Amino acid sequence: MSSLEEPISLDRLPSLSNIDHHRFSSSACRPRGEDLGMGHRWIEGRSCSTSNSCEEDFEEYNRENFMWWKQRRGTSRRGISNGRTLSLGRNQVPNGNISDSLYLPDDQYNSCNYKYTMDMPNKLLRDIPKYVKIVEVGPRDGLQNEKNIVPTSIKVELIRKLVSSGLAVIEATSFVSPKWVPQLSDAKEVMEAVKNLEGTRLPVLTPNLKGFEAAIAAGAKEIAVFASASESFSKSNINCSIEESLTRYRAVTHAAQKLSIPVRGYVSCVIGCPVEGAVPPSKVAYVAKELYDMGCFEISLGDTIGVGTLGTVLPMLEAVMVVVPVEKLAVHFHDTYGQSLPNILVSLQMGISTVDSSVSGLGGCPYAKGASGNVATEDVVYMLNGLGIKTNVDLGKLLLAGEFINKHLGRQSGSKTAIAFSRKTADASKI
Ligand SMILES: CC(C)(COP(=O)([O-])OP(=O)([O-])OC[C@H]1O[C@@H](n2cnc3c(N)ncnc32)[C@H](O)[C@@H]1OP(=O)([O-])[O-])[C@@H](O)C(=O)NCCC(=O)NCCSC(=O)C[C@@](C)(O)CC(=O)[O-]
Repeated sequence: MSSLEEPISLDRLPSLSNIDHHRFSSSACRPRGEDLGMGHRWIEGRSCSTSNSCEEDFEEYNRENFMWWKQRRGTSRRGISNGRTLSLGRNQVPNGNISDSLYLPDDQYNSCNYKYTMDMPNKLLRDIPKYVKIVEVGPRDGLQNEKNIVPTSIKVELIRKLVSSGLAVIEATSFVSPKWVPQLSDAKEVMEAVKNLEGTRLPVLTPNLKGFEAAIAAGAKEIAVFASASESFSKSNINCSIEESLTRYRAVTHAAQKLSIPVRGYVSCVIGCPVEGAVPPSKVAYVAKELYDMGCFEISLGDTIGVGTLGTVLPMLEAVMVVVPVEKLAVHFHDTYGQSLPNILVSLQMGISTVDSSVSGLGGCPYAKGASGNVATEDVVYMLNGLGIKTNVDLGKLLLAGEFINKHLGRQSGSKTAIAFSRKTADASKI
């Protein structure tokens, strides 16, 4: 195992309590200090040359907010650097406490070459939701592709740890054919062990009536069906066409409604398919609407092989939002090209408030060659905290759950090697 792949133990992480998680919340917007590597003084600031226009820019600066910052600076700086005035040049890295670099002398503030526009975060983030529901898919999507069978007791312990982190929804397992997904052949045992855990909903995947009946018998109180926007992927994943799968799912949702069991609907390959390449937004909208019309309470849009970018995700979301109400939509990104967080951010900006993710970025679909792990739940929670969005998830406990499963897996799923492999095989040139 290379050092890159070595799991970082929690005691080596920076203290999360020192991190200001409210910097974008409307009541606490403020400049954040110098971005050392890039030569920008304030990350949110707009850089400009030394031309006169900067003086004018500075005049426009919202003085009221600035005073707040100055006040804070005055007290904190003395605490950190004993009143010493730091004077850093552009691109100069301080040799003392990194926190010192946040506190610049007054003359540097006053001759500022940057305009800090206080209302910029408000403009960009005005419409994002105040609360985001995270659907944790680690025990199901995260583990289903693991080659070595994870013992049932480890799966159950992982779910317990995730529950204790405060996650509201945790997809526990799949009642699929054990021949197709051997890793989850212990679905019954897992469900029976966790069904009475309180405080979290524990949906399971069911591909047909057989799976539905087995899930209910094991104690499941919520299920999910999974269709695809790509014909080829539907065939390779569930061995039937899109239309056949929709017929099957109508039977499943009908049976579920009789028992008042909520059904979630997935659409896979919403951006690209490993066989067909680009998938048109209209096809995604069609399948999403069919699932919604048959009674799915929520439609999760899956970028199964992780090839979406802002340029492809936006038109797809726009097309789906015409036929399914935005409050019924969720997004499910895999992270093959590291685009998951921007894709989630733009989804939030579009009004979506349910995000799927997998602890420690585990995951991948066995029938989606090249799919890398899901976006890591830790990264999502961290980003949402930074945006001042509530999740009710305890990041520390979540990291412990991630450390627990990574230790067991020997960090296979989250490794750089796995990501590099995914990039090679997910044929993004077709998208
Ligand atoms: C759909 C089937 C079952 C069709 O599989 P099939 O082989 O066409 O089905 P079949 O009806 O001919 O049955 C074949 C055998 O499977 C059994 N069987 C049949 N159904 C079940 C069941 N529910 N539970 C247990 N056993 C089952 C059935 O009893 C029979 O057993 P045999 O007589 O040969 O001993 C199969 O293709 C399958 O299980 N596929 C699941 C694949 C899967 O789980 N993929 C990963 C999840 S999707 C995903 O990850 C994407 C998502 C959701 O995360 C979103 C995203 O990322 O985009």
